[in-house]
Amino acid sequence: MEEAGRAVATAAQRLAPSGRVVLLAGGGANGGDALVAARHLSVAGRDVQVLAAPATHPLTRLNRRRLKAVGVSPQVLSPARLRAGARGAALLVDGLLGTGFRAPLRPSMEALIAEVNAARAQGAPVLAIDVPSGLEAGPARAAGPAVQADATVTLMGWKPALLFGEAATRAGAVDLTPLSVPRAWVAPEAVAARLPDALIGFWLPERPADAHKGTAGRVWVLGGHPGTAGAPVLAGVGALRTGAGLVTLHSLAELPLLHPELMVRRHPSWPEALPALAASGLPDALAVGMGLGPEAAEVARAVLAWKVPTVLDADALQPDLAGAGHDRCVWTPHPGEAARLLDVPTAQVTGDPLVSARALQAQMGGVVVLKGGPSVVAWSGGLVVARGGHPGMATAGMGDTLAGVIAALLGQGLDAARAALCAVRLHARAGERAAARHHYGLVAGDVAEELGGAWLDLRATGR
Ligand SMILES: NC(=O)C1=CN([C@@H]2O[C@H](COP(=O)(O)OP(=O)(O)OC[C@H]3O[C@@H](n4cnc5c(N)ncnc54)[C@H](O)[C@@H]3O)[C@@H](O)[C@H]2O)[C@@H](O)CC1
Repeated sequence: MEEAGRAVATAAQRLAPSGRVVLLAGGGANGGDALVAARHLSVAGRDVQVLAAPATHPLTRLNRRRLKAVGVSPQVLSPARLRAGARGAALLVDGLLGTGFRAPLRPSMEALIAEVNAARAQGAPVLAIDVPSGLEAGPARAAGPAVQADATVTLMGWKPALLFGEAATRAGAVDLTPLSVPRAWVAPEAVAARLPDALIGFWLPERPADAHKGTAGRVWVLGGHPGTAGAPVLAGVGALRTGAGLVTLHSLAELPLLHPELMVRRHPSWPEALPALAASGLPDALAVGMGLGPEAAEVARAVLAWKVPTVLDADALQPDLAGAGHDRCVWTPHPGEAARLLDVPTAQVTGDPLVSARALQAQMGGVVVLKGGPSVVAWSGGLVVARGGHPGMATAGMGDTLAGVIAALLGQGLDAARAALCAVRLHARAGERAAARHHYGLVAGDVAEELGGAWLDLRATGR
């Protein structure tokens, strides 16, 4: 609690370097954090006003006494006091409810939350402790009355409510404060991790000056079917723009030859093509499934047996491949495909993407990228929620490009989890760059164009 409160005080100093800070403390440990923050702010010479509910948590009671010892006496928390106190405040700190809140909200608390939001509408910024009051920390449900924060200092780990759905918009800019506490004290909701861009930038491979096309990764894309012949091309371009040295598209369909840098081989049938391809010398990485059509499951099963680093997308995401994944493969379902794989409604996948990604990983093996805004990457050792991206990326072909990006990174030697993590971030960053020019009109090709720039952006933070 001491560490948490100190982190909140530091954030408050940053958000409001001068003026009166009004801290709202509920009866539980979330309120205790607010009382600790008030003590640190007061000792630092700040004008603080504390409105507190009767403390129910022993550490909160202790910190009430410690606050009094530095000369600050909490006032009784009520909607009227809050309204009066918020007038002219430089900052409101919301320590009413944290991870201990369970819906539905009691009416007395609802009135306080309404006052916080009214004060914010009058111009007082709000800093939430751990989670904005009124949000349950776990999987985001339809959000009821909750504090709208400008910033949130979340403690110990990322809570699902701060990452997904409408609830996530209540938190404002979120900063994580990891605490030096025993693992058993970490709230069960603090389940997800996010990676700093610096780490992604550090993992992106550098190549020697004498690199040539044979050393920069040979990638095959197996996909395309009459009517969906563009999909493997988009994957191929994604791979090229992520630095793959040689990209060959294998298809039964005639593919549009939009990029002369892509090599194309048309095959009469997969049963003929696959043994011949295996005998011809396997590539460094494969992308399978983009627009591949009804034979995708058989093709995917055959290529998984090659044990080459492989990304499986779109039509290759079939339930009967459960357990066929190996530790060098990456599955990339969107929520609809994930729902089909798990045999659950799509709403269940979008309702709890973390649990769904874990379940898919256990079912399919290898690494799973559950695509969405944001995407989740799951592997046997971890679960990471990706950063960034842009709503304009909600357009056909975006997933094909991502599959190509993953394949290119696999082909350049990254292990499956790192390839997935780096690819998702690169793709999202490229989308942000493309959105600056195209906004909602951006298409997959625009994102591919920005992949090189996105790589440089991430590298600049990582080295
Ligand atoms: N290791 C830990 O567990 C740590 C926890 N910390 C803080 O502790 C918080 C969790 O503390 P608690 O478990 O005490 O819970 P909270 O303080 O989040 O909530 C408990 C309080 O909320 C009230 N409440 C619950 N449901 C309500 C409802 N439906 N309507 C109105 N009021 C309701 C309860 O009466 C109680 O006063 C975290 O969010 C974080 O801020 C930090 O101090 C750091 C360490």
